[in-house]
Amino acid sequence: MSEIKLQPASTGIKGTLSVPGDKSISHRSIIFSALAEGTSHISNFLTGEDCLRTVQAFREFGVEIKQEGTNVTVQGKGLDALRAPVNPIYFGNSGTTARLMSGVLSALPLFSTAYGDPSLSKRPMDRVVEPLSEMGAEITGREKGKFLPLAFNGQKLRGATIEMKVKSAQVKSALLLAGMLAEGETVIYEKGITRNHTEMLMSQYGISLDKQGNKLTISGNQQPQASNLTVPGDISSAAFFIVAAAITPNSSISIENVGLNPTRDGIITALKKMGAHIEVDQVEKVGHEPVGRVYVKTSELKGCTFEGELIPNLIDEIPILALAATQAEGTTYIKDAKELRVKETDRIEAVVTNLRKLGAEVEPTEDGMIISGKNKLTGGSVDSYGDHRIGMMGAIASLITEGTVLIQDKECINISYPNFFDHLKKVCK
Ligand SMILES: O=C(O)C1=C[C@@H](OP(=O)(O)O)[C@@H](O)[C@H](O)C1
Ligand SMILES: C=C(OP(=O)(O)O)C(=O)O
Repeated sequence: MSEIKLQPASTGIKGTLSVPGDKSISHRSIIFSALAEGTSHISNFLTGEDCLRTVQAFREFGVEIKQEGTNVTVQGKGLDALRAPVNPIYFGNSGTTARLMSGVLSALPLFSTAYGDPSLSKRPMDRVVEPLSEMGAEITGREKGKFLPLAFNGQKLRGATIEMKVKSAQVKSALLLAGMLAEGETVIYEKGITRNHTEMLMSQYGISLDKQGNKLTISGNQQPQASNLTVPGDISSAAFFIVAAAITPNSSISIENVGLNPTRDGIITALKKMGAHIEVDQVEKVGHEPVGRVYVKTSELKGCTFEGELIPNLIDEIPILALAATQAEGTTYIKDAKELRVKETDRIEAVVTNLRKLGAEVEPTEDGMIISGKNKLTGGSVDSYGDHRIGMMGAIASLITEGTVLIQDKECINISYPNFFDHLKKVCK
């Protein structure tokens, strides 16, 4: 594990960036391409460690996947060509791989086992194991399938009607994938709106699906067909530089090719509500996803309350939003975000501990936090706790601190943003 010492920005941050491909869409592009019949080409694929876990998982099932930088070619041979892996599959740190693959692995007539790193091994898997069991899935695992490692006695599942208990795109996607492979019809009632990339990609890969309000209906025995895809830039990665420009004096940056799916753009809504100068233009559709340019400059921010339906729309951006709130005039309340407690770390505790170390005034609550602004941050040591988004929050904080910031375990940032430090250097010139 290595650390990095970052100096405060001597001038504002400036320039143009193109952030790496979207993590959620990259995972899904591999899943659909690997299950498909025919050759799929994916460009602007995220080469972060998490997405490479999904690639590796399908290689273990005998799928030929060629990766050259951000271009990936998947030789899909259809569902019947997949063979049982000999070794346990390693999901690493990736919740998305673990949850989505659980839907696939329980529904294919193959036996497989999977495990994760220490962080993923603590994250709840019963949220997928229980509803999949209602479809006939045979999954066993530690503490009755609550945690990894899991074993999948894969078989033909039967369609079922499932009422989701958590607002989670990962759970919804696991059920949609299982439903696509099952016998009969599956009906899923979502608890709230969550990212819809699985639904978008199902349409792209020739899978039919009906959505009426919060009710999703999918018929079984569907075989995806190969497709070519360009992955939009990840708004969750862009968020770090959007906030950086908003809170650092004398700054302005443009971020090109940012995915702007309305189920993902809550960070822009939230920052605009705080008074940030953000402009979005050049919006076009790339496949089924809207993509555009985001321009942002130094802004006077004011404290706000964020809660309810907005939360799933910016769930991964809450650490960086909390940093923005330390620079806002007045108090910011983040509510309804209990899910943060079961991410790569307990992100409520991790954000509060680290921002306090840097001199901010933050109080944890059961389902969020209360941030008092506006505070000059001092500098100090930030422990990423192996969580990429916590590490990046600390690195962006260093732009506005009085002293240096030491980030411990900086490698974890490779999970979602492998060239993060190059981009930071580029905009700091
Ligand atoms: O479906 C996805 O790709 C994701 C959904 C979210 O998790 P939940 O479904 O647990 O909310 C998010 O936090 C994660 O980074 C990616
Ligand atoms: C929570 C995250 O990812 P995952 O659930 O896939 O580990 C994230 O990227 O912030």
